[in-house]
Amino acid sequence: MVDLVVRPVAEGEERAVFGVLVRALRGTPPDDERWAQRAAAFLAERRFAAFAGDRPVGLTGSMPTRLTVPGGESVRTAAVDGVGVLPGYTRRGLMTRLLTEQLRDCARRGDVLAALHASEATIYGRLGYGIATRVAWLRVDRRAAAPRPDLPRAGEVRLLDPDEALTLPPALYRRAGTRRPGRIDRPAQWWSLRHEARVRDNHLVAVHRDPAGEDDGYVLYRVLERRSFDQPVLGEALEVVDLHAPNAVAAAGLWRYLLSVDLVAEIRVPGRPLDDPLPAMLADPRACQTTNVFDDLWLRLVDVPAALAARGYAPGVPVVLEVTDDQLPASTGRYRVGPDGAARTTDPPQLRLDVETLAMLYLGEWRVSLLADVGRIGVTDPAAPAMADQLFRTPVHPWCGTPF
Ligand SMILES: CC(=O)SCCNC(=O)CCNC(=O)[C@H](O)C(C)(C)COP(=O)(O)OP(=O)(O)OC[C@H]1O[C@@H](n2cnc3c(N)ncnc32)[C@H](O)[C@@H]1OP(=O)(O)O
Repeated sequence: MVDLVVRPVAEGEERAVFGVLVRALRGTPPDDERWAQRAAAFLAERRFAAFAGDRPVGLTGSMPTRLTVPGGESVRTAAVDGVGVLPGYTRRGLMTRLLTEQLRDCARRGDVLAALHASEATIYGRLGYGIATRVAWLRVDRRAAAPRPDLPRAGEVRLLDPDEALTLPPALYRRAGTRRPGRIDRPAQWWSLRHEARVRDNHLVAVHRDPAGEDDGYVLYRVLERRSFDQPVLGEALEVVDLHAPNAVAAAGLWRYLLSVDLVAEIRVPGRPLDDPLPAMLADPRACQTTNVFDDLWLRLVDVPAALAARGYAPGVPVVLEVTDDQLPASTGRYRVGPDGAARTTDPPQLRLDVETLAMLYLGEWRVSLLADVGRIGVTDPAAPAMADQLFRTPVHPWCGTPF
């Protein structure tokens, strides 16, 4: 049997390894025209592939970005995408080898975190990734949903023409700010690959302008035809694909606009933060149903001391965590975490956890005491879970809001 080798992707191999990814995701490798559109955003750098002889059979990659952590700092993060192993080569440890190699590479490059969106929830925990954010999928009965009379009203919303729809949102996304932990910077290649494709595919963009005349929030959406011969009065569905607003007034303006779109019976809103304000904006909150809650961003602390030191902590009593990391053992150790920051210590541990569980706590999504109750955290000081709950809590739910 031919040896399976894992190594960095070399220049000139991009198209062949892209074909592996497409095949692993049940697609068809690109023809010349489609590859010409994709090539500029699919670079060899930061990609690792598995080869059977000279044939690529597995792949992983990442793009460099920064992710906002509690307290408002942002840290170097590898946004991992494009993980796939060809049918016929799966369950032989190739993904494990690829992702381990990738993690070591991230550590060498100085990435503090790695992050990904998982196709299945059973794959990445063993590599130290933990569910760091969850999202809600909302469905609005548009005809039953009216804004409350006290919902703020200031400024105006306008629909953009296609040229503006391409050019305005990147700056508005940046301006929407870093209030939420989990937000990432969107590189230029993200906008060219994702946003431009959507605008060219009949997605619309509406922008909120504040009373001083400054554009602030935007929404990108599309309208889906649902009517048929059998159900001619069903009404269309409007899908909210990307909505970012820097404040409640801009968000209220965008929602007033969406609720006013005629001929629409249902508004589908996938992937919102768990504390999305929409239900609280409505006179009848039941007009907005949460249809699903999913894991969203999976986080991997690549450099545990740097990650713990980068985030802020709420006022409280410091605790000592003992963290274990099987893939990157340099991170294994004890850390004293408190309102003044985090640093290594030799003090006895009060809580013991692995790096996957630490990732679940890191952005504030899960409570320490809950994860201790279900056996994911070892407790040597019974007072410590409540103390750590206090330190790790965040004023808002974390949310990424960017598919990659
Ligand atoms: C970030 C992203 O890109 S998400 C997209 C991920 N890609 C896909 O879903 C495409 C389709 N799937 C695939 O390409 C492959 O099945 C992969 C990449 C998910 C897994 O690749 P493999 O090389 O088979 O993984 P590997 O052999 O290293 O498996 C390691 C362990 O994870 C388990 N595992 C791997 N994939 C899965 C899965 N989908 N469901 C459950 N367990 C899984 C294996 O059973 C194995 O467990 P074991 O060590 O106890 O035997």
